[in-house]
Amino acid sequence: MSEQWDESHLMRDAFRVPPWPIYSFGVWLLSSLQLAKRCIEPPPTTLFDMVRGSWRSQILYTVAALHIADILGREGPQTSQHLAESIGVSENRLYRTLRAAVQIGLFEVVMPKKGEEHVRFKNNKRSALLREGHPNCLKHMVLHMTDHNKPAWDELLWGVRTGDPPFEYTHNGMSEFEWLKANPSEEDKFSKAMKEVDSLGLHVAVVDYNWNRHGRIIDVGGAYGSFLASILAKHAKPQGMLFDQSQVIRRAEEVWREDEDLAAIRDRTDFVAGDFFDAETLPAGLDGDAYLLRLILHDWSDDDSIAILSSVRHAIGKAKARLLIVETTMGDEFDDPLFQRALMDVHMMVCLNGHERTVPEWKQLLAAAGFRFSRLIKTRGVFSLVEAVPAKLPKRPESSEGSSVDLQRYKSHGVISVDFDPADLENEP
Ligand SMILES: C[S@@+](CC[C@H](N)C(=O)[O-])C[C@H]1O[C@@H](n2cnc3c(N)ncnc32)[C@H](O)[C@@H]1O
Repeated sequence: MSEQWDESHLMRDAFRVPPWPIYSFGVWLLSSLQLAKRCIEPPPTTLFDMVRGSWRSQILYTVAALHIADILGREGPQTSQHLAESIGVSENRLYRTLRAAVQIGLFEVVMPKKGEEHVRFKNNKRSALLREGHPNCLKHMVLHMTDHNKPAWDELLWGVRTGDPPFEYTHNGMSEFEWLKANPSEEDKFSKAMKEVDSLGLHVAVVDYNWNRHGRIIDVGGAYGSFLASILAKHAKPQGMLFDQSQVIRRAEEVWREDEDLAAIRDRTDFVAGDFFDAETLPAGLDGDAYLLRLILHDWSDDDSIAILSSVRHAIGKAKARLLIVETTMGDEFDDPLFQRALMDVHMMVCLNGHERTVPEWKQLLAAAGFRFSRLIKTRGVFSLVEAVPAKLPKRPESSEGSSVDLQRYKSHGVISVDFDPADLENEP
């Protein structure tokens, strides 16, 4: 069985960027179907289904942690007896978990032929995404979200009551980034999960923005640089600079050395270790640079975000550079049945002290850190780009309602005194 088994049809890159009209129609259609389901379904059923959300994610987690999809991908359809024996778990419980997994849409069953006693399980296009090596693999994301994020989610109620981040409550007072630094294997899983986010449509930002207008892309907090790599592979002009904490950059360099697919762009990329709260460690700006912050600021409070932005502002100095923030910028609307961006916002307050922001909130943060909001660029996906240009650095950032801007904090990061004439910087590159 194992030699003939071929799952290559499930291992293709499933993500295609549709033309805008098809994308818009698809969003409308899927949103309408979600709303129609809500109208038709009896409310008690809907509520019970919501409660069962964590059951589903635990089934997903369990089959991912047991590498079931990898085994089925290698060996072809297998009975739960065979699987349980080969990984050393309870057969009865594995069978029942797999049966539920099939009912929620993971795996398929092959019914027993004459003379066979048991059903066999095989991968389908969703379970195949749990296979290592799938171009849209989400295995590390599933493990990361459940292994160490779930205990924090279990304390959402505590977080709402106290106003503090549940993650710190469930992880010995450590912030998520402190905890990751202290647990290198978890940090590795996290960085891989960040690459896997691309499968959710993040890399659409690679084609929905003209990166060729820039001479250099500085990916601030770029993890293993998967997004930067996609930009460089697609756009011939820019050089790349990957910036992250030293332990992450060390591993990123290894990943880039070992990955043959990255060979063609390796000599256009520099790796820089530093701390984005410390402006002196960020690469100094050149005309035509783009400083990229992808999924960074939603991790941080307003105070910290202003400190990070101010570091970048300081690093840019007098250069005619742009700032690009890639995040799920929220609208004022409550209706978002397809993307449900507010869920990600709650995730940010559970695991960190961050939040997803609206355009007016971006404008406020940017102004406090010496940038001018230029435009919001929508992409064919849940994420959009906020483009900003350097502007006059204010003497004192304004505090907004709900955000206590702590001037001391970013003074202590050494980013408040900038010795240039901001009037020089209004010209866009
Ligand atoms: C949510 S991840 C985003 C990764 C990447 N930008 C992406 O979109 O896939 C946050 C990143 O910020 C980095 N980071 C956290 N604190 C940092 C610091 N003080 N200086 C530099 N990078 C930091 C983490 O190592 C991590 O790679």
